[in-house]
Amino acid sequence: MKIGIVVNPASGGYGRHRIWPALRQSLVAQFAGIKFFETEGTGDAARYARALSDAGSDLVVAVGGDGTIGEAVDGILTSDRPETPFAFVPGGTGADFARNFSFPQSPEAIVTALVNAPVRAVDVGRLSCLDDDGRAFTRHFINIASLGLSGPTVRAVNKARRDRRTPGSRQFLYHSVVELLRYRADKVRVLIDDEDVHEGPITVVAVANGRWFGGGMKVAPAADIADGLFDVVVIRAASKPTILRLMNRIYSGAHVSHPLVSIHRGRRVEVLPADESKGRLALIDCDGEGPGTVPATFEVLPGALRLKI
Ligand SMILES: Nc1ncnc2c1ncn2[C@@H]1O[C@H](COP(=O)(O)OP(=O)(O)OP(=O)(O)O)[C@@H](O)[C@H]1O
Repeated sequence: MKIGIVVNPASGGYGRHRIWPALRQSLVAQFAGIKFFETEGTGDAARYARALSDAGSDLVVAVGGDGTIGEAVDGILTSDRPETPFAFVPGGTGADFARNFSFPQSPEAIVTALVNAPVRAVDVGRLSCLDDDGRAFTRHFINIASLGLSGPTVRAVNKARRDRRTPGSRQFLYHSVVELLRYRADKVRVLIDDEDVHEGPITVVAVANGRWFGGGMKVAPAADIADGLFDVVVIRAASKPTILRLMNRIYSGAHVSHPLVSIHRGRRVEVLPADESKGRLALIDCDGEGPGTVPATFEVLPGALRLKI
């Protein structure tokens, strides 16, 4: 079996750094000829995963956070062999996609689970938006792409992670609150399968394949990664104290019944700047990375990824 492992040595999980040497040893013992590739920056996980897939790997495994996992998925799906099976070992700051599954703790158990796991088809999202220089940009995402308050928040979290300022999962909560205090509600028009569902100021619009984002916020509690549909969560704008209280409810999923929240299902989501946005373009979060701004489309690719988990 030809296996390639793509590792982000900088992903946030302190736990992963503790278990990584033992995990690497267990992987080497289990899979003869296994190859490891360490990322050095943005885009490397996609490039390595694409090259491994093109080279005929039987399995590509990402070790890292949501950004690394999402990039690796993008690499496989843009390769000549998008059917290449994919697995991952979570190691990020937020590790939100991993929350959709249960993972064993010990390196040996992780490797045993990897060997025995079935391969199943899961949905993937494809984001098309503008990058920060206004050029067309496309990327696949496996978990959640969103915009509004989450856009500046992921940028702040990623900057803090690069500067190694605040430790671990509290980064998301801290930066969500700081960015909320600065946030001027983005004004957008949201269409789902060509139907207008919202026009006006928002706190967040989340286009969800998985259920969690923001380091443990269960924003789309009923999302299913294999139903062929996005769950689209629209949280309208309100006063900052109201949003702070609502934010607290998102961790448990209790926000769904709040009058500011509406949840929709669909295959294609289009988000445009609203007429009154005055040229301010909402920032996008895509699997915990900040690739650009609206206007954006989000398309679901039903069953596009063969996930071994
Ligand atoms: N060797 C490296 N040094 C610094 N940054 C890196 C390196 N390799 C990849 N990166 C950056 O790491 C980011 C992805 O991090 P990843 O998502 O895996 O971890 P995380 O941010 O800690 O986790 P999560 O997204 O789950 O919160 C990418 O933006 C990429 O540019």
